[in-house]
Amino acid sequence: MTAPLLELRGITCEVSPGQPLFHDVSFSVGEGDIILLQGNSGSGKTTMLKCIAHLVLHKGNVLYRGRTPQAYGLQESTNVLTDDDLSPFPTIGIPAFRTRVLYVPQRPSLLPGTPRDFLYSVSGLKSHQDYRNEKPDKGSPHKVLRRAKDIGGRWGVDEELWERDWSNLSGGEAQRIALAVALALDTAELLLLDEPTSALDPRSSAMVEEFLVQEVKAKDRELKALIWITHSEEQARRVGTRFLAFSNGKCEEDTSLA
Ligand SMILES: Nc1ncnc2c1ncn2[C@@H]1O[C@H](COP(=O)(O)OP(=O)(O)OP(=O)(O)O)[C@@H](O)[C@H]1O
Repeated sequence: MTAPLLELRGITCEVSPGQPLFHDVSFSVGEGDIILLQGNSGSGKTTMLKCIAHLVLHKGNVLYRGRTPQAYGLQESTNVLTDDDLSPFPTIGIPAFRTRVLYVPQRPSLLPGTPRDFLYSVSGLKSHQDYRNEKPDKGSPHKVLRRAKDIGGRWGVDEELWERDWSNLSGGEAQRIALAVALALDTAELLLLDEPTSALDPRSSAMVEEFLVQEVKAKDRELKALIWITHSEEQARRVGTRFLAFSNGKCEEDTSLA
């Protein structure tokens, strides 16, 4: 039997000692899943995405295609690191895992520089480059930028905005650009989306929703699944294939919406 795309086993996260925000959360993500994460403000949804991306300390295990993020990219037969693996941007371990399971924050405007700078630095990382060398059609940072501008353009993002500091973009512009970068990189099999349309008007939101759903369905893309936080019941019904509800420190599958 093949391993699921992602598996969470007994994830517990404490924001202060002895006070778990959520406790013993386990679920699997399969190819084609669009999992909607819902729950009251402060219930722990963002923290859960950060636990998955290994941006927050937690107990329990996250397995990506049957392997821990730390072991991602290592040969099955060896646990020995080479000098190259110890470079600042290794092609194994957590940095490489994060190119495959990619967290897209709700407020990218906190980033320094311009979206173009950001795209060039991210797509220039060794973890991204090496992945692309295996798949030469993925192209150079320049090609990734072209793809990102194309995606952004479909959502009404003017090309001029790629040269403007993040801090001078509106929330909705920054949100669409961050998402366009994540999709244009085309390295992630799973995107962790933190309220990706919260700053968008209904029309832009609908365009982004439709695009994301089609990307998951497309056979020629890396993207296989989404975990998506939303406060909109309507959006959840429109895009979701599965639903998880956060409440009282638990995270449980909600089949009433399916
Ligand atoms: N680093 C931290 N230190 C202390 N408390 C934290 C930390 N990070 C998050 N919290 C707290 O943990 C709780 C959950 O936060 P989280 O952002 O995960 O909630 P959420 O469900 O995504 O909320 P929202 O729907 O409002 O975005 C909140 O009470 C928050 O203040």
